[in-house]
Amino acid sequence: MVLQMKDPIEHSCAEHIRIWGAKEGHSTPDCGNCRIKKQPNKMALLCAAALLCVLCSMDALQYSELAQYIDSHQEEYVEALRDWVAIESDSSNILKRPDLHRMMDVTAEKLRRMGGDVVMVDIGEQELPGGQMLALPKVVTAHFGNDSQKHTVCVYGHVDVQPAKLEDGWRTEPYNLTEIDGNLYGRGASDNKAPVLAWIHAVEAYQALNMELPVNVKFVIEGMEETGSNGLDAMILAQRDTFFSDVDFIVISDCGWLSKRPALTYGTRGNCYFFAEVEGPTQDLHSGVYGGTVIEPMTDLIGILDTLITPSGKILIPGIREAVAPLTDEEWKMYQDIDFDFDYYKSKIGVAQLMYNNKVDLLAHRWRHPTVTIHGIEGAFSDPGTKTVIPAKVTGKFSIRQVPDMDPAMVKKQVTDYLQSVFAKRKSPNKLKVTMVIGAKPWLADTKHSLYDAGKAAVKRVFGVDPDLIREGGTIPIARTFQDVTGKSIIMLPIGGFDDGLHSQNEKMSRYNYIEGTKLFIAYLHEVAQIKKSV
Ligand SMILES: C[C@H](N)C(=O)N[C@@H](Cc1c[nH]cn1)C(=O)O
Ligand SMILES: [Zn+2]
Ligand SMILES: [Zn+2]
Repeated sequence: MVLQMKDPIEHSCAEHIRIWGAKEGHSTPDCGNCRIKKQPNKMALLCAAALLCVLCSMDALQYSELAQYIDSHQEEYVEALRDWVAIESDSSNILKRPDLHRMMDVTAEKLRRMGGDVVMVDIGEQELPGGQMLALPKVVTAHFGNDSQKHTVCVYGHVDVQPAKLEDGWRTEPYNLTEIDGNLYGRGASDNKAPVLAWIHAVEAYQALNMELPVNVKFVIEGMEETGSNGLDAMILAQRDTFFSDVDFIVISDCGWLSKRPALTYGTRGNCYFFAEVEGPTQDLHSGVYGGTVIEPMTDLIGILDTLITPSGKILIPGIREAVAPLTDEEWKMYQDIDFDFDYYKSKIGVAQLMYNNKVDLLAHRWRHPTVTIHGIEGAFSDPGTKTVIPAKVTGKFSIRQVPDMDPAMVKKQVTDYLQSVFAKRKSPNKLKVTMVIGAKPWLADTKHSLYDAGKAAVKRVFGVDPDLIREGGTIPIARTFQDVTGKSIIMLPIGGFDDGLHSQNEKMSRYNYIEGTKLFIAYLHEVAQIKKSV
């Protein structure tokens, strides 16, 4: 119908937009964006897109200028990511703590140079297992815009990373960003440095084009996410009535899509991380000289770790499985409707078989069932070669990803009681100490909230498709605190690819996702600005 209208008047300000004059007697079509019948003579046709009313077309015009700006500055964005990846901001390695402090300084400086109201919040110290105290990296908060008529969106992200060494099997130096076939390889590229930069660049683009931000934007950037966000809960609580008092919504982009289709994430699993330390002789012993006469800590440890989960994935700790709500029909239907290629999934991670061979079970066990993972054993001999030693003290490290209805305090008790009872049955003279070092809660959002409508519209604008609504198997420790303490709604808006290799060798962010992701954030801010502001 639109294309039959006569006499297009060329609009001079943008090659993409033509204003169409609706002639008397012609029916007035609906705006393709807001769907409201707008005034005659005030309709515009966006090239290759929908018919739009003038307000929406101005918005489209502004978006298209911003998107062009992003495209033409992409080399700078890649360089910015290169600089950030070069900083070994590994929060789990205390020797890297100076790098982590530098990473926070660099982040703060970037936001300061953009004119943000930046504060580096001191969140105190952490106690190390030996009792020593170590300064936590400061949390960077920043504020752009202060218009009470607008919504205030708070973007949370982290700039610390997981450990990485070339000898772990990386094809490129992990801290030297390397582009191969459109992918930017480097530790922290996807988790979470590029997404944080993309948010910053989104704000920077408005500034460079002298455009007003459609919402006020606040940032909370931390440096301890990968070790459980130590100190951040207390900071949020302390600033609930100050920094967070005018925040309307929280946006987090610290996860990935499920497939090549963009996604909105509405849930994360929690994580309870345990150390199980078994201590025996006062020092390591020769296995030939002493083997067969001492009860070995490593044998005890492996024995008790083996009682946590069966080979088919059934968790054996009493009370854990019982706490989980069964899958609802609605969830079953949602999972069933998601496009998911089993074979591709297997081939990408290099396995011949998975724990489940139907889509719904697989997604359910990735997102909304708990699982146990054994990560490693500190004190065990793990170097190349054949050292013949009986390790005197070993610490098994494992974690339990939890889901709604499970609670870290309860999980801690269930795990400790169970392991102590299993250990007692061994009648070993060695000592077992179980500690929970991270207790992060799961998070779940209401996908009917207008934040998700805004997300769908933004994805449609940038990628031309509807997003998948997904959950994340990983944990964003602070998500639940944000929700509980501020009472505000959260959306997770991922831009990472499904195959980015977070936490593993050869982590990458594709240039496409990085750049289009920056546009997505711009489109999202526009969409959030349309949400009716409650008074
Ligand atoms: C999903 C997010 N990018 C992430 O990787 N989070 C970590 C956080 C964590 C949990 N326990 C310790 N750190 C993760 O899920 O492993
Ligand atoms: Zn992350
Ligand atoms: Zn991570």
